Amino acid sequence: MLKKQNIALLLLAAAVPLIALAPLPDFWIAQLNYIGLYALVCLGLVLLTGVGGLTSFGQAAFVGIGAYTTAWLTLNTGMSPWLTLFVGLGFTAVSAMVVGLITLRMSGHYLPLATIAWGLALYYLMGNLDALGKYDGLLGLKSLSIGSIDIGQGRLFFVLTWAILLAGAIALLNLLDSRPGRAIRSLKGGSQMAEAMGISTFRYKVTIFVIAALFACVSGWLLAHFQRTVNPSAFGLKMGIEYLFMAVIGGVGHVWGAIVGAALIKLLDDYLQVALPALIGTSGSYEVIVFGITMVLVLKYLPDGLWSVVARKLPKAPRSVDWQHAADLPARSKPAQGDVVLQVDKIRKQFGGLTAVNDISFDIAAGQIVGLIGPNGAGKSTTFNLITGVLSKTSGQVLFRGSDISAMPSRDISRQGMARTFQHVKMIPDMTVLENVAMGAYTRGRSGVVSSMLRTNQAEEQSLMKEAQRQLERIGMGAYLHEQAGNLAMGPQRLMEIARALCCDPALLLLDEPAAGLRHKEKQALAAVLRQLQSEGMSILLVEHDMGLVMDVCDHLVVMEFGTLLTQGTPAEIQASPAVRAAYLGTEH
Ligand SMILES: Nc1ncnc2c1ncn2[C@@H]1O[C@H](COP(=O)(O)OP(=O)(O)OP(=O)(O)O)[C@@H](O)[C@H]1O
Repeated sequence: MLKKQNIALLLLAAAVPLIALAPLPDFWIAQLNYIGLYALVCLGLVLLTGVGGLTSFGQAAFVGIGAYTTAWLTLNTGMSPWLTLFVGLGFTAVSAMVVGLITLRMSGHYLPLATIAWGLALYYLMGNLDALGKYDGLLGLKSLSIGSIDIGQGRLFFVLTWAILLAGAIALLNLLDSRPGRAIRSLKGGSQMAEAMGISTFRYKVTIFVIAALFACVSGWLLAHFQRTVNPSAFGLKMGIEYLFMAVIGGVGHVWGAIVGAALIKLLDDYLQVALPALIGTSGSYEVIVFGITMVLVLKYLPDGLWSVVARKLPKAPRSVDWQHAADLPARSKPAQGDVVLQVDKIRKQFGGLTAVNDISFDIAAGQIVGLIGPNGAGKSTTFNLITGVLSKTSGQVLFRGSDISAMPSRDISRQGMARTFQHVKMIPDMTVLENVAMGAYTRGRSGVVSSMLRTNQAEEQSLMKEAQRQLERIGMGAYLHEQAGNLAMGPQRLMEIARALCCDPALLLLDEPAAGLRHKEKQALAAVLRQLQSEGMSILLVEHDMGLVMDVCDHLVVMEFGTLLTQGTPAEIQASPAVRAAYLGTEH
């Protein structure tokens, strides 16, 4: 059965030739052509800025690369524009990759500043090169043609542009609903969690920067043959800001917001350019002032843009469960019961003068639940972060299943089969529980960006969903599959994190205060889940303050105080230890 979204897409696709055949004045066809060209750039910004959280003012420069490449090559070499498109895409991909590799490691305001610098640099380069006609640009380009059919600047051009635009929108929607898409959706607020799931967030940042640049390049290629002339003014910083403006007003987090924003700004721009000077009585770029005020108002009252209002009203059908017969994901070999899984050897962490973790050593065997306990500030979470690679060690060694993982980043450790949850739940609130949990299985999938855009990833996608559902049912969360994760109460959120960690098919599970904020009944359910996992051979390291739970489920306890190892032993030995009692009660040992 067709999903509602697919029906909407089909209707939109059918509307394009109908509009082309309708007796619309040429002026409106030209307007639609500009809207299509701008919306193509905004589509890239939806992915980059709206979804990925990376602000770029430099998109117009990539439009310029697409436009100038085809202009120069068709005018000077007589190359077919259909070939120059690919040359332009090549130039764009390489330049975006270089700019991305340099700038995307920068956080905060450095990236927007770097894209401004990039936009300015390319603008002046285009304006100063003799070969590119300096500020006058290049004139006399031919319009696009297929054989003897001239695509021109009218209705055929409209069909071509909007077909490309719709194909781009569909590819983006497909991408966002896929294994790499979920990784991309985690960039904005969940980088630490994504890395712990084995995702290279930097690689995805560069990837979306390149994809957004490629969308801009295609727009530039079309624009050059539409206007039949190129000059730097269309690719400067002002235009870069305007593209961002369109995307933000339309709804930078929504694919359809790109079209809404481009249409609104283009139509309003044309209208205000005529209406405002007439109203005020003198000529001037008054529309820029109106846009500035509008932008401030939109950011204040409608930060998710206009499309978000429409999106809220659209019914959201739950994902149809079509994966019952999907193949199981490959499972890793598990250690035999009793084998040593984790060896922590004298790990130390110093924060300046403070030794938060001081030469801590302990082992975990397969099928064992080990509790790491101690008063507040004892260094438990830091130990946890040292083992999982979130923090680098000052000294010491960690062996996981016999291999040294001491210097590995968290994503590589996760790939080895060590999965974790977080003290403060980390999730993507606007994704469903199922999608959040499927992120845990990221390293067990292969599909990349292109196969996801083309939807040739469906067999693997179904396997990932099947695994996510299996793990949710394993811990009693089968009723929450399609719930939005951000709407869950604390208890189910923590269980969801455990299901996500289990999706990685771990040999060792590390749980950081899983009972924090849970009610009594939920704690009992959690204890049952932990015992069940243990009976299935799972090894677990548990950092927890709830002594009832710890004494109930753990086989072995490691007690820390002021960063050092106070003692370790069975729960009965620890309960009987005067030193431990003193540490918790704050009396002398
Ligand atoms: N990034 C950091 N920079 C400086 N000091 C830190 C940092 N992280 C932790 N610490 C300090 O290290 C010590 C151990 O902190 P840690 O969070 O590991 O303790 P904990 O046992 O997990 O405490 P709690 O039970 O309250 O979570 C504390 O004194 C803390 O202030």
